[in-house]
This record gives sequence, structure tokens and C-alpha cells, in this order.
Amino acid sequence: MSAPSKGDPSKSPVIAVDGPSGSGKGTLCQKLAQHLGWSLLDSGALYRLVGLAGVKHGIALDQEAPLTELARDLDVRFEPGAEGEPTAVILEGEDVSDVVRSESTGELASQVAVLPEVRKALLGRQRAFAQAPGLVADGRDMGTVVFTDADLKIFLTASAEERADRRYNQLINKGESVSLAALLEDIRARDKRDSERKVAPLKPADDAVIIDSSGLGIDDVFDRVLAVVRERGLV
Ligand SMILES: Nc1ncnc2c1ncn2[C@@H]1O[C@H](COP(=O)(O)OP(=O)(O)OP(=O)(O)O)[C@@H](O)[C@H]1O
Ligand SMILES: Nc1ccn([C@H]2C[C@H](O)[C@@H](COP(=O)(O)O)O2)c(=O)n1
Repeated sequence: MSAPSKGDPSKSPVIAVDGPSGSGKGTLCQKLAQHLGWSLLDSGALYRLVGLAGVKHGIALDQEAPLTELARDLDVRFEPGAEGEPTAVILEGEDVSDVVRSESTGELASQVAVLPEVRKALLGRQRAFAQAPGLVADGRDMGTVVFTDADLKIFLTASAEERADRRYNQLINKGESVSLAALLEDIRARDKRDSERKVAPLKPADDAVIIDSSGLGIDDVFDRVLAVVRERGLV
């Protein structure tokens, strides 16, 4: 049987959302998945978990073979929280819900994400999320590699300065003490690593709808995307 073509009504619809760190993908995808009643794939969490597991097992983050083995057999559970509560992330029996979203774990993820065999090992796990009634997939290569026949591809971006500001406010609100200049530097370094890596670099798919969210609020972005979702007949 040949692979289903784009827009094939027999397969579950997928909305792929890619973009750089802090562009608002996670926020948008959560709202969209909740609004549509579809599943959500936070693919960055998988790379973050491989980075965390690597450190836990004392594996240097450039050691492709053992990290690939970890990625293939990753012992992780996502436990939905009570109403309004975030999903708990359990790695090898340990609750890593807070640490998995930290800036330092994002840095670990960006390092393991350059390894081609690690990326390959995570492909099947990501594709398994595509189930009825539909999937909203958040990442860097959702539209270019993982779900190339997605029904809608969004590339969400914003200036590095605006993304650093957003991250700064997010961390300050969590009570963390951070420097805006250091965050901007980290965001630029992460952008460079994510977009210059050889395998699955961060870039818009040829058929992506590009949305620059600089100066747009969360609801403005959501409304724009929902309008495209409707135009495509996905709801
Ligand atoms: N359009 C927006 N305007 C202002 N703030 C926003 C907007 N979208 C998201 N934010 C805020 O910016 C911060 C980062 O957003 P979010 O985590 O969704 O980005 P992301 O692209 O998923 O980042 P990462 O890839 O690093 O996980 C959050 O505090 C979020 O509330
Ligand atoms: N599909 C993906 C998702 C994430 N990554 C890498 C790149 C990021 O620097 C890192 C953390 O992602 P985040 O959780 O901040 O979205 O993981 C990737 O290469 N491909």
C-alpha cells in the first residue's frame, strides 16, 4: 500500500508547527490542541529527556551510539494532570516535570539534537502520536522531516530580541533571577546550532505558512492560525 497523500481523508489530520526557541510554538500548540480536541506532541521534550537521561547515566553529549540506545529505549511516561494542571513527565521513574523545561535542559537538548542517529531513533515515537481525531505537533522539523505530508504547516517566528524578552518575563514570573543579555546570547547560540546542523536543520518547509509573531499577542497568533485551519477545512 502506498503512503497516504496529503489531505487523504483516511488518515488523521496533522498540524505541524515549527520555529525557533521562544517564538511561542508551545503556547500556540497547547491552545490549538485544546480548542480542536486533538492530541499534542511536544517533540522538544523528547530531545530534552534524552539530554537529561544522558547526563544521568554519565554519557557525554557527543557520544552518538549510547545516546541513540537511550533514545530508542527511553523510559518515559507523560501523566496528564488534573484539570488546569500541567502534564507530569516521569523519566525512569523520576518526576522531571520542572527540570525538563529549564533553560539548562534546553541547552542539553540542543546538543543531542545534532546527532543524526538520535534523531532517527526518535522518529517512530513521534509519528505514533498521529492518531484520530488529529495531532498538533510542536518542534523544529515537524513539517520538514517528521510529518512531511501534514495537512497544515506553520512556521512561527519572532525577532531574537522579542523572544529573549518573552523568556525573561517567563523566568522572572517563575521567581528565577536571570539576565536579559545572557538570555539573548543563549537564544542566538541555540538558533545558530538548530539552524546550521547538518541533519533536519530548523527552517520553514517549502509549503509552510510563515507567521512572524513579533508585536503580536498570544491571542492574535492563535486567531490567525485558527483562520488558516478553517480555510484548509480542518474544522
Ligand atoms: N505572541 C506572544 N506574545 C507574547 N508572549 C508570548 C507569545 N507567545 C508566547 N509567549 C510567551 O513567551 C514564552 C515562550 O513561549 P513558548 O514556550 O510557547 O515558546 P516556544 O517556541 O515553545 O519555545 P521553546 O521552543 O524554547 O520551547 C512564554 O512565556 C509564553 O507565554
Ligand atoms: N523537533 C525538534 C524539537 C526540538 N529540537 C531541539 C532543538 C532545541 O534547541 C531543543 C529543545 O527544544 P524545545 O523544547 O525548546 O522546543 O531540542 C529539535 O532539534 N527538533
